[in-house]
Amino acid sequence: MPSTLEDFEVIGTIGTGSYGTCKKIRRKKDGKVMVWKEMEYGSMTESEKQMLVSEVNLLRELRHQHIVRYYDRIIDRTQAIIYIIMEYCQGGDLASIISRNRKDGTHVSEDFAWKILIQATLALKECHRRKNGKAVLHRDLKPANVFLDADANVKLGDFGLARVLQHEHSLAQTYVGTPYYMSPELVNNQSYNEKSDIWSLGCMLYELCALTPPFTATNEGDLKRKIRIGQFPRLPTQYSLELDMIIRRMIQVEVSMRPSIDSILADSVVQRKQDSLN
Ligand SMILES: CN(C)CCCNS(=O)(=O)c1cccc(Nc2nc(OCC3CCCCC3)c3[nH]cnc3n2)c1
Repeated sequence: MPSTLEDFEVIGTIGTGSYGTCKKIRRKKDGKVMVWKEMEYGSMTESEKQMLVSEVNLLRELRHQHIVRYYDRIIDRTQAIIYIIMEYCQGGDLASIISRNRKDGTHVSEDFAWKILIQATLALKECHRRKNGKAVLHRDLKPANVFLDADANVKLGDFGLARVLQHEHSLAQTYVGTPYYMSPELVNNQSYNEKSDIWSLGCMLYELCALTPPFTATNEGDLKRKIRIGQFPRLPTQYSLELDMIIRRMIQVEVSMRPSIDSILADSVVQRKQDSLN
């Protein structure tokens, strides 16, 4: 029985993203708290709508403990709005954690950093696992797309929606932020690949610990130059050499030098940290 808007009550607005508004909702029949993301599709061409449908169908395939769960979608044809109903992540996003630490002058613990590294890598592994020959590359890995549940476990979110936003009418094109995590291959207009997600994962983990991205600049030209050179400061000294090393390996200009997901998970320190997490 597909859901209808009447099955839910809106209990709050979480925020507005490049593609629409995210609201906190409660399912009436059992009181379960969820979110829905409202996307207007009225200005989309037929091919863009088809892309949206296929992205949503990909979302419903992704079932993993560290990926935000997709539950359902409601299409309101009168308003030309699609509501994508997903798991509510009570812990918020990593972007909020980073900005709070930056404001307070505090840092996340070493163990928290390892936990995020391990769980985000496991989530990426699931995305890259070939689904009927179609890899689901994330393409938009950044702190604002990594959420935490009530137990501070990682929930990777907003898959594919980044790709849907490439349609020319979308506001996302005009409001996109500074591409701090752009990989060297993207800077050089080469193809995006699984190791590009590893680069972004490294940048995100670096920023989680250092409270600044590895590469910063006041204009895109300088940023691209720094990314191509690929040099950045060591993590703050409170973090171990092992953590600095594994993040540094992910942020290597040479694609082939970056670790694969499996080699990250096979790392002896990761194994030891994973055991202490379980
Ligand atoms: C834009 N920022 C100021 C964020 C303000 C809001 N803080 S926050 O740190 O994201 C935050 C605070 C408390 C709960 C949640 N839970 C949550 N948020 C989602 O998306 C947030 C949304 C993403 C697009 C941009 C707008 C915000 C989810 N998507 C699927 N499950 C979700 N659970 C998030």
